[in-house]
Amino acid sequence: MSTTSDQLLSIKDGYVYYAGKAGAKVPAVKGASFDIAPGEHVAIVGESGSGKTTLALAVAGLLTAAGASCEFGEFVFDGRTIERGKIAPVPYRTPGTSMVFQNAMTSLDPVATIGSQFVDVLRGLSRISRKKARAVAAEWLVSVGLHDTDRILKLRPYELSGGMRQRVMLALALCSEPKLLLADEPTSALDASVSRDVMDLLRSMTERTGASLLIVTHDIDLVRLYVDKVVVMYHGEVVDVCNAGRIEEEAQHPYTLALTRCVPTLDAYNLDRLPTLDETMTAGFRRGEGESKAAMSA
Ligand SMILES: Nc1ncnc2c1ncn2[C@@H]1O[C@H](COP(=O)(O)OP(=O)(O)OP(=O)(O)O)[C@@H](O)[C@H]1O
Repeated sequence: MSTTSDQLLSIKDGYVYYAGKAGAKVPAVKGASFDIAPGEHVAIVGESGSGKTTLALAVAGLLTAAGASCEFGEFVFDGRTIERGKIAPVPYRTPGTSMVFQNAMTSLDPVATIGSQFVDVLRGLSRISRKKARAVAAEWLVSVGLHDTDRILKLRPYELSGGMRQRVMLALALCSEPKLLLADEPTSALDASVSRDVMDLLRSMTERTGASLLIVTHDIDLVRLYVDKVVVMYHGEVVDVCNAGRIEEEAQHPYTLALTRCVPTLDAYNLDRLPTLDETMTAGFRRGEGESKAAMSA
């Protein structure tokens, strides 16, 4: 059995609140618990508004919303207990983590060249010359598949394609050599083939650097291909933690089962219309498959 000390990240009973009216604390994440082992690839999936991004931001220490706060029964990262309480105006990034976001265009500095963005990050990490920082940046660009590095370092984000921007953002996130890379919907703004390229790259780069990966996504199909473990969120709660290759077998919550059944398959070619979430959840219960699992969620 694994223990907290085997894990890179171990969180237990995590709550994240946003500020509501008249000082009320509105919970967006309620009692979340999960672990990430060193080198493990984990996805947080769930419907829109279920708290995926909020949980990832709390893990990374990047929750900046005014009045947001969080409490964790336990938050251990890389052997250290991380104190998380009221979020300070300037967020305190969890040391050893980096995050890439959905939209590289709004995450990168729009007016600074790619080169100067790398120089800022690399010189913030260690005392190196600008020239050396640009050389290191060029190496990172090559490692994410961008080769015309002299030219790219002189460009601004709007001069790159969407796929190139995602690669630059990934290189910027990895150049601090994080132990945990978080990625919030990194492919949702990209077309299908570029999405696969970016996911291949995320997987190969984290395998190469030994970093663990925590990816937030809606795409359950993508999850099966690229991650080891799936954390399923529903209405702010972590309702299942499953091995990615055995979601149907290990799922305890009807939402998780419903989610897997909503993926269209070739067998479904003769259906008048594709199954929807509510329909698949009800069908599962009608057939008796979900009864014991339904009791759990009641
Ligand atoms: N800055 C904020 N202030 C107040 N409430 C917020 C804020 N950000 C998110 N929320 C609320 O917290 C809940 C969880 O939102 P969150 O963005 O974490 O969900 P999500 O699962 O990542 O959704 P999506 O897949 O649509 O990005 C939602 O009810 C959302 O409206």
